[in-house]
Amino acid sequence: TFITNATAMLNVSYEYIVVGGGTTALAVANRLSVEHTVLVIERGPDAMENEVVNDPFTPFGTSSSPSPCHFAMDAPPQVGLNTTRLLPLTHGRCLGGGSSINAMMGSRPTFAGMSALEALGNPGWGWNDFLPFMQKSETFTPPNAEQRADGADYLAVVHGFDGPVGVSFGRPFVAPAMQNAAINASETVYGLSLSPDLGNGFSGGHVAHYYHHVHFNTTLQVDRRSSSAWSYLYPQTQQRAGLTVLTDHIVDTVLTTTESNGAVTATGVTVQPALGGQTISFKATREVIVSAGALYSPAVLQRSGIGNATFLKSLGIHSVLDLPGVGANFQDQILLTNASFPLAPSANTTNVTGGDNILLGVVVSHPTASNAFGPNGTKIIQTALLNSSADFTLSVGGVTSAKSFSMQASVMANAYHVDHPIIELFYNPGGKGLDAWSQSILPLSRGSVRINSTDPTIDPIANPHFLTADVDIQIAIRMARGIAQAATTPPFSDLISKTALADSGLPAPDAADEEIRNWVLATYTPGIHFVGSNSMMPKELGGVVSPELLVYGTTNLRVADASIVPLSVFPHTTLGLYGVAEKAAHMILKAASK
Ligand SMILES: Cc1cc2nc3c(=O)[nH]c(=O)nc-3n(C[C@H](O)[C@H](O)[C@H](O)COP(=O)(O)OP(=O)(O)OC[C@H]3O[C@@H](n4cnc5c(N)ncnc54)[C@H](O)[C@@H]3O)c2cc1C
Repeated sequence: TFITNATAMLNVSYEYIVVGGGTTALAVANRLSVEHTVLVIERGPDAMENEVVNDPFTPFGTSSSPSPCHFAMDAPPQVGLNTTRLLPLTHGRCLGGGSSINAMMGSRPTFAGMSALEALGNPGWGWNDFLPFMQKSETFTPPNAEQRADGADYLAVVHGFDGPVGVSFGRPFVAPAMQNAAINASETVYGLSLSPDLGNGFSGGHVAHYYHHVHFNTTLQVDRRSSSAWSYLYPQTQQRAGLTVLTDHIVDTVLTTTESNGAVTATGVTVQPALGGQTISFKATREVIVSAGALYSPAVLQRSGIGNATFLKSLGIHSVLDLPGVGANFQDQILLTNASFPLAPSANTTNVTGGDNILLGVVVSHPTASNAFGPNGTKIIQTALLNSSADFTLSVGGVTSAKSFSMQASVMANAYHVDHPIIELFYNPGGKGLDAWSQSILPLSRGSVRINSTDPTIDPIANPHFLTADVDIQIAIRMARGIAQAATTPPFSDLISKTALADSGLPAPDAADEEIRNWVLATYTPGIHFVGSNSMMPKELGGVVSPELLVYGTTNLRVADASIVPLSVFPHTTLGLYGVAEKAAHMILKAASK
């Protein structure tokens, strides 16, 4: 593999060009370059030697050594309490992309989630079709004796054992007293019981020990981040003569030609140095794969004339393909992380805190609608979804039609009918206290990503329109109440100071909805699991790519990254995205062999 930040020694032509060198991109490029020449073009640097990137315990770097991969853009003002809020949309920018800065929490979609995605018009994307690709990407390390003694378990049949990505329980396996307390709290708050494996695709409420995308480095005797770069690019076993990686360069546009029958063919890309300089172009003889992530892939397509033709015209961009769905259906979950609980003095032991080096999220609970809202919970949420109005979302370009909104609400309602989890509650030990964080899973609020300049170095306007669907607020109130319940439920409550909940500002578990709603609006933050902005769904619903990930109307332009995921069915995105990458590569190689 040849990695460089200079264009001088590169060829002018490659069989495949991959736009972006992030999580999904490097996995796709790795598989294609076994048989073909591939050029990956990444905007950020190669941070291979950077210790804050490789050390899983410093995801954003430290105050003295910030991560060279860590970037954020501000979303336009979002809904807040009596005011609007500016919320950062954090993302990775270096080889490995988001996987080089993320929290490495390794969750997977469920059977019900993948069924919902398939029901949206995506044959071949159900759980049984998708699982082999997730397995292909991973080397799962079963829990060791110590981890087993503390309750970790796994189901071998759903895992992979010789793929590039390391997935394992953190070492040391943190804080048994805290983990047991968290499991008990989840049982009491949501009525959940312990599952042997959080990745087995089960639909239905459960609590489980978290695993992470980390691997144990036997030379250093420490855990290391299993980023996409460390999984698919750097290891000796992954070296590819056919793979060239150009860093510190930004793709401006995809070059295309239009046949007499209207079909569009991608022929290459235009590229410029990330810090400015002359634009050059590279040719692609087979395909171009856009993998710049949910924040930037729509921008690449829009600059290339692929998107809403009227909008592109307003920026002076010649329309190549009128595809109004490009940039629409953009969505993110929300996180409630503001409730931090100081330890009770008696609990200040490593059995509770786990010591200094702790990965986020050691125990996770996934209640369903009926776990969260009682015996009628499924009906309550289904009714809220099916009665949601598309008007606001339509008016801000979050969907291209009311039908798309109602179809998505309908497949989500059906997923809850078959017990898709509705909330994630996870627990983090730390040196000074315990946190219980909660994340939404399947939001209905939708926004958009749109460029407002043809300059590729200017960020697009990415607006998730958080919490603009009432059902999302209803679920968020339940999320906050669940944190408060955990904090007041023994034995979890015995581990934190008596005034911890009151001091945190989070209202008591029996507070009125209105009071909790106010806390949510004042404190929520992005889930940082952006998806949907080039959705895989039928074109008439505002879809951008087909189930083969081909951009509608093109013969050889694909998108493979988080932007193709039309519903947030990956509670945390990364392991699902490796499945997307493996499936994409499989489909591309199959097309090439015809
Ligand atoms: C702080 C943080 C914590 C997270 N925690 C978790 C977690 O614990 N578990 C989990 O599963 N997920 C987590 N995620 C989410 C997950 O990391 C992302 O969803 C995932 O990495 C996205 O992958 P992607 O391939 O879609 O895009 P990315 O990995 O973002 O890759 C896109 C790449 O394209 C490059 N690029 C963009 N535009 C251009 C251009 N024009 N030309 C060239 N290159 C370009 C970017 O620099 C980037 O490297 C987290 C994310 C963040 C930011």
